[in-house]
Amino acid sequence: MTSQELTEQIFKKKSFLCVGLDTDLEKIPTYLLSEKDPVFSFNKAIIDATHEYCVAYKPNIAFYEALGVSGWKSLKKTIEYLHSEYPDLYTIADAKRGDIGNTSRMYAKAFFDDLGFDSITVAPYMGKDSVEPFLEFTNKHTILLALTSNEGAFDFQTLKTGDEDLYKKVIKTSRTWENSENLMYVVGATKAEYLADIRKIIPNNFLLVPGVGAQGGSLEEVCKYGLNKDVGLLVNSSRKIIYASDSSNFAEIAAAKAEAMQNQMAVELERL
Ligand SMILES: O=C(O)c1cc(=O)[nH]c(=O)n1[C@@H]1O[C@H](COP(=O)(O)O)[C@@H](O)[C@H]1O
Repeated sequence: MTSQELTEQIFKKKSFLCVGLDTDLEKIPTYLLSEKDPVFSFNKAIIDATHEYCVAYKPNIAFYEALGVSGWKSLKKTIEYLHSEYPDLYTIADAKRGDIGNTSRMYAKAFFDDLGFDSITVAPYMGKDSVEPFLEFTNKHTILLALTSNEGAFDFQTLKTGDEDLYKKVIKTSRTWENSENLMYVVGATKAEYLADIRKIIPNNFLLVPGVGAQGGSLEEVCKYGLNKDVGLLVNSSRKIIYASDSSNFAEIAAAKAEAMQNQMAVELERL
């Protein structure tokens, strides 16, 4: 999906919500555990209930890899289900990959070609040749970690390199890479005020903003500093939506949480 198509979906649905599929067997309703594929059953129920309130889904790959072969199968079934039932929804493989170019190319093939995700999160630490293999793919996005939501972001990302913060250097340098028009960036909702400075460097790029809900970030603050004229934001929430209830009506409750966020987003969009 192109950025333009994603923007159209955002205006059509009045939502820039991304629902995170961080599916954990220890947190899903216990009655699902007797199903053949509990992870897929949970994801399917969440997707069917929430799809009208969001524009994107972001399975976090760690939750699937932790289950070995069966987890990978659940992931594949989930992405195939999204492609067949809801082809207008944008998909993000939250895999945080990046390696020497020869290896990154294989990661890119796995997530773009084999699984068919629209985008993947990538760590910038290994630099240009570790990211460019992802950028080569047409109509696919590489979402580079810029300023993450966790406390450890201050260990390295905000260190000065010369006279500017490392995360700013990452953003500026990445814009010089081949096919950099395929870049989006991760900025944590817990650091919303930094978005003002970030928007000065990248006024037009899409930003994936996780960290509202369970991590305490505020949607209002993210919108205040991060929205651009084309919206330019995908705000992710995982646990606060998908684990809002562990009873048999968990999907309905998840839908209500997603709808509440979508309503807030619609108000923000009116202001544009
Ligand atoms: O790349 C990410 O999505 C990500 C980056 C970041 O800085 N912080 C962050 O929380 N995430 C991911 O976003 C999701 C947040 O989940 P909740 O805190 O449950 O909403 C998890 O899958 C995290 O791995």
